[in-house]
Amino acid sequence: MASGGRSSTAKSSKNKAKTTAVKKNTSPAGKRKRTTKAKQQAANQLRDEVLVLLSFAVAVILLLSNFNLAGSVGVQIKWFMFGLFGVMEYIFPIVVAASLIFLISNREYIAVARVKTAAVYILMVLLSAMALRIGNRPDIAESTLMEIFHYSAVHNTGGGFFGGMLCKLLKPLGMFGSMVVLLLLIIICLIVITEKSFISGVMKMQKSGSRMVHAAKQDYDLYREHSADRQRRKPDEELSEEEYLARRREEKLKKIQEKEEKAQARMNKKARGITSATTLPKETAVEPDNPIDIHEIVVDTQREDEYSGDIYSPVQQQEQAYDYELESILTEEPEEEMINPVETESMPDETIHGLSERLEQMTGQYQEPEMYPDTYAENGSEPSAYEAYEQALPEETVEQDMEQDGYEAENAEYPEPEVMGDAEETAGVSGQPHTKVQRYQFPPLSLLNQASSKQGGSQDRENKATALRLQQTLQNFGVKVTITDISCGPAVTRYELQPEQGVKVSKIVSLSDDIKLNLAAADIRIEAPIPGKAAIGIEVPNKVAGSVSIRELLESEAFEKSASPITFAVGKDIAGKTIVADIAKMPHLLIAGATGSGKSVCINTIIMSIIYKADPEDVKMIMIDPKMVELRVYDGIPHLMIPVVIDPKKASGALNWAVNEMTDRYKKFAQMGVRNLKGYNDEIAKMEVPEGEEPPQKMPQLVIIIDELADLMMVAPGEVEDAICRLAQLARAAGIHLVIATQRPSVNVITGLIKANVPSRIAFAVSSGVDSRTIIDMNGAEKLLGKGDMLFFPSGYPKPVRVQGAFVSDDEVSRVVDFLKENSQEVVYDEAVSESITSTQSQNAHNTASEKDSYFAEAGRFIIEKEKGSIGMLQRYYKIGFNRAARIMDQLADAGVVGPEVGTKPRKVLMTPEEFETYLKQNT
Ligand SMILES: Nc1ncnc2c1ncn2[C@@H]1O[C@H](COP(=O)(O)OP(=O)(O)OP(=O)(O)O)[C@@H](O)[C@H]1O
Repeated sequence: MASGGRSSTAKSSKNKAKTTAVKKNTSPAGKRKRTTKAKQQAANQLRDEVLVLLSFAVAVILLLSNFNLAGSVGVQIKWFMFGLFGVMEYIFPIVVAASLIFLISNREYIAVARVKTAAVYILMVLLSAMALRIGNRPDIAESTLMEIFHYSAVHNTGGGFFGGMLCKLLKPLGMFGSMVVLLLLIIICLIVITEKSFISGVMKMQKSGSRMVHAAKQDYDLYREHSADRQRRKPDEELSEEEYLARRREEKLKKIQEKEEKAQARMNKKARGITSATTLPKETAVEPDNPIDIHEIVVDTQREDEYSGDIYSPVQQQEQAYDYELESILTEEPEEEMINPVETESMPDETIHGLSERLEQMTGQYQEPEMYPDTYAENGSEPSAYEAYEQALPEETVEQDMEQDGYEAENAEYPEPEVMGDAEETAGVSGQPHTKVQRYQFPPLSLLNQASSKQGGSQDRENKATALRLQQTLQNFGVKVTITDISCGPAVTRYELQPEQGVKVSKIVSLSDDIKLNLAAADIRIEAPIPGKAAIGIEVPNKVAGSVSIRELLESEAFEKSASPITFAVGKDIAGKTIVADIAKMPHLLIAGATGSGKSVCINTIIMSIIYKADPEDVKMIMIDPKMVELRVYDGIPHLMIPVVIDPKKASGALNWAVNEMTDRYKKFAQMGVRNLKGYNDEIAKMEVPEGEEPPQKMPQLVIIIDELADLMMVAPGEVEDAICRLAQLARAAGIHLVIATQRPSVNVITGLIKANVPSRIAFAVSSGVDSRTIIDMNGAEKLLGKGDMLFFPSGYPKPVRVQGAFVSDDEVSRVVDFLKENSQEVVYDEAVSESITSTQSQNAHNTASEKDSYFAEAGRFIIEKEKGSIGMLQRYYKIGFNRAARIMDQLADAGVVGPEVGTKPRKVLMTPEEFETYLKQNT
């Protein structure tokens, strides 16, 4: 018993082990299914093999029986089968074997295969009926079915039992009627079997028939021609029939070859025998005595290279700048004096064209300075026009110009041309540094690092492998997609998928974690659908994250061609396309992201873009850097309006100054009757100034850059918010633009007001979807990779674009700043601006010290007049923030003007106007 018990326990434990093993193996439902499927497949294969062998055996026995080679059984089989099928029994064994093989090999489409097999058997019966109908033996009308069967079995002919049955059915239609019906049925069966249209077949036959007739006709024509020719030819020229045929064959072969060549050329998309240039230019024509002209190629500095203007060169830019200056000098000269008609005649066409365009500008309107980068981008006619000026100028001027020219030494300072007259003038525009007018020298691009080399073919291979894996992964989840495109960006690669009809986009989005797992990717971002495309984009980080150098962006055509002096080289998008943006159009930009995500680098790229694009006369910057370390390096560059502001308390002063400057500018616009900065500058340029009077200065565009808004908001939230909102709402037309960066995208830093007024955003990597929503009102930034990976969302874009921001190192910045400091005179900042900022600051300090707001007296009078101490009322009336209004109210309470807080109700007013006036007199 005991042993029995033990053995049963052992058994049960064994069973348990087995079950666990089985469980282990089959625990996932997918695995179990797969094993069952595999087993079933193996069984099916065996069954198929047996069936094939059996059908062959049957077919062979039937075949042997038909020829009396299968013994007495065979004789019986033959008798029976002929009785059933009549004359068609001869092919019946083959049909049996073939149909079985056909069914097995088309198992996946078994329904179709069955229909086709049935059609073959019906065809057999129809053919046997046809045979009976044609032979009519035994007579269909008079014989019974059994007699027909018997007759076919004995004589191995006729329609057999089935054929007889059909014929008997069709008997009422008579012989011809039955034949027609049988024929039609045979055709239908053939259509079902072959899946070929009968009508189109007939049409084709008709076509080929007509082609044959046509060919025969051609042959006949040729033959007639030939015989006529033969009659005309002399007897010795006459060809024998064989020779004639051989020649014909040759001709035909030639024709075929020609046809093939044509087809090949079409396939290779080559045009043959076409040339647009049919004449040789004179200078390149080969002289007969010197047929091969080989000579050394020498650099021709005089000749204008049609592409030379495409290359960005600061030197060239200087030339352009100088060209521009020259132009302004020339405007003083009458037009006729400038161009020597004889010389004009000898000029090439495009030079004249370029010149006439320039003249139009010179005489017509002032060429707007901010457009001149654009002008140098339109390089085609520029150099020629420059030459033309030189030719057109009086000789001394040209000589003088050549001396002054910056060609000789890149860094050579330009002596002030005498003709300018106002060389000693100082920039008197409000807020502009009092610097001596000196031509701005654009820093050369060689100060920046070269772009690192790109990955080659291995990246391509890797991308293709990832695309396949992606497709396979989605297929495993029942989502069939086609990969339509792969865009390889610097840090991320986007795979574009087109789902099959009926696949929901949300299903692919819900599989994002599975895709991440299968691709072993750090993070993926799904863009479903890609704006403007019928595809879904899956963005996968590259194995090796590449970076984008600022230099390659500044060298790019997009940057060069951009007309705005405040163009910002953003970076490269997912397809590697250069993205540049015009800050003027943004018109204010908010940059937010977690610490270390690349905000400061982005701000540096903005500053560098401006340095490389704009003359300080056209663009000024105010930099506010409460972090104290990021932007200080720029101190001393000529674009700065005031030294970099590092004191957060001073920052609100700077912002207030900007608000005042904006108001001032609007007043000036109103006086001049223009609507914006461009209109004002245009008017100034056109203005005729009486001699001795100073011409009004044009207004520069102003970019205010704040690196870390959170620090400012901590010190003076109300003032900063007020100033930012006022600037953001109105400053666009005044040419003042804000670039604000923050690493705390919380609602108390990026307040609703700021968000509503700053329409363009850049989101760098953030830690949560909530932060992403605070910045760009949608998720996505939490999936970014950091290090310059951004979602660029300027106003006007329907969706943010993923861009790899340009990288600029501290060394590069230092080199450029050093260059600017060396090549520009020491910048003396406008006292007025600094003073205004300091006074605001001291006023703030004073207010804090004496704890009295500047609105204290006014607010007191107002509240006494309204007999209601409400903070909201103060906010509304003085257009100030809540904090400031609350502070004023507290001060009024301290002074005894209003009573203490009573819940949410307004405070009680405790003073009369006279009492308040006395209080003010005593306390000031
Ligand atoms: N576009 C870029 N390409 C490559 N690397 C970058 C890029 N931008 C930033 N980085 C890398 O990320 C680091 C941090 O960048 P950055 O200092 O701009 O971050 P941040 O967001 O300003 O951080 P914090 O708010 O702490 O100052 C840089 O030192 C650099 O190595």
